[in-house]
Amino acid sequence: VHVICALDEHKRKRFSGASLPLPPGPVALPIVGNAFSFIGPFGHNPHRILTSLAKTYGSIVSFRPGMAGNFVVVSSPEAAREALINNDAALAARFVPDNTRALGHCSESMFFLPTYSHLWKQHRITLGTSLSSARGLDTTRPIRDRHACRLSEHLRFCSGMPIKIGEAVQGTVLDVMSNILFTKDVTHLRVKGGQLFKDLLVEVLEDWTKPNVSDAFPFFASLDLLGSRRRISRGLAKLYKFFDEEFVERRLGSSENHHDLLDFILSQHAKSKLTRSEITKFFTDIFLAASNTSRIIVEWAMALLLKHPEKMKKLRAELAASLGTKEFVQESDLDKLPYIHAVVKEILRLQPSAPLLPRMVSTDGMSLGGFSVPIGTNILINLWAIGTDPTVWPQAGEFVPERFLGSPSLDFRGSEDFTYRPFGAGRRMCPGLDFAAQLIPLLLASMLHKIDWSLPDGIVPEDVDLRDRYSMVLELAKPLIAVPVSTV
Ligand code: HEM
Repeated sequence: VHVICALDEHKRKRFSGASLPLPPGPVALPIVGNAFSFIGPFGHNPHRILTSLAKTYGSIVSFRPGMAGNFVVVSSPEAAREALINNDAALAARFVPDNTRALGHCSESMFFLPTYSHLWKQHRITLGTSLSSARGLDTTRPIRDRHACRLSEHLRFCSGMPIKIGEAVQGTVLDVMSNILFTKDVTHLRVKGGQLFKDLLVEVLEDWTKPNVSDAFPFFASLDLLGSRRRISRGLAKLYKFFDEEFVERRLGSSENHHDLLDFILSQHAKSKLTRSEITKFFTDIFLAASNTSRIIVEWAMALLLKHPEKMKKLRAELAASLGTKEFVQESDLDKLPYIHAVVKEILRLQPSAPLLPRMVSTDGMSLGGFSVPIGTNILINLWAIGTDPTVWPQAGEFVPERFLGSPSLDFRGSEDFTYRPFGAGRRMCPGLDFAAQLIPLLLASMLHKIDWSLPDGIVPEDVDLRDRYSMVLELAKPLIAVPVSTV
């Protein structure tokens, strides 16, 4: 075994083809590489496994999970800065998980298209202008306000009943997005065959984010051993059809102007800049990206506030003092609510929705921290390791929103020194950042203004389950259930 490992190491060094050494890392076994480290009970926590590797080997570590090529994981602010800023252009691509190849989704998806692709640039411009620009945010503000108010009303109506926090938030976010895109609520709509749109979306997402053995051993891909590619293809086909028939087809047959994102997209289609297949994949990406991340952040915030009733009390006191007798929170109130922003920022530090930023080296000759990182290497920026590093953050593992009150200039965009970058950086930085920075504090405030919360079935704050589960995003291992109590 030692001889084979030595040969393997020799081959890796030759593969680097550069005078600089490859980053250090655990010895990889022939064929399986380091795959065993990622299966079994720890398989759901790659962010933790990679953080412990960094403690042993340093902030730039290489490993090989199977036969899908080398991965380099970056776990310090300095190295993350070097990767995402100095080497932004070299990291134009992303690793493409096998599940996202279903129906060729990845080849037209803005998550996976390389940044030099024309379609990627066009989608970024569309999102930048319609969603995240000052004008886009102004135009869409009434939609966010209206749905946040509806969420409050719904929770007050459910007073005394245990509810799944994630479901309530996800439904609201889907309706916010669908009103921006199509001027319509989608949560109550059924796809052909009777399934609700939101259930179908959750189903596709769940399968999509499951680990697939073909990612580590690509030669299994054609066999689709777990059947996930077939299931995802079926779900995606329904989603594409829903978007195409329910919205694109209908709007093409109407002369009405709605001034929404669909009108804008169809104007691009009329100029032959976008095909219908590209349009439906774009909608799929937007719904998946927006609903999942926003749901997770609000769910984490509620779990941590229920675990720390004194912080919940502080937050509700801020709302009461700033809003007084006003019945519902509006986005225009957010400037008066520094503590709610601090809570959201703290969640994004402690439990970043995307804890491992995936990139792939797409040019020759790249180096990182004095190590060679050859073309084709997958890079993971471990935001979770940086956010919970005790040498970077005092009381790193604790929920202390107050730390952000003292530095109001530290916004969601993150810090120059890369100790805090929850939305990524460089040209692939999240295009939904400014939008999410408005929506998430608004939703959280709407859940807490004139609503008290308790835990069901005699659960005490100490027992709130904060275990996490990685599935491309970092969510609570168990969905949070809590009881709203209206104080109106
Ligand atoms: C709390 C909310 C959100 C968080 C924490 C978040 C975080 C992120 C992160 C970390 C990335 C990867 C950036 C990188 O590689 O440097 C990303 C990418 C992306 N996000 Fe978000 N996001 C959020 C909300 C949204 C929303 C509301 C939208 C949509 C409208 C959105 C759309 C996207 C898209 C399309 C990408 C891929 C960008 C690309 O590869 O070019 N995100 N997001």
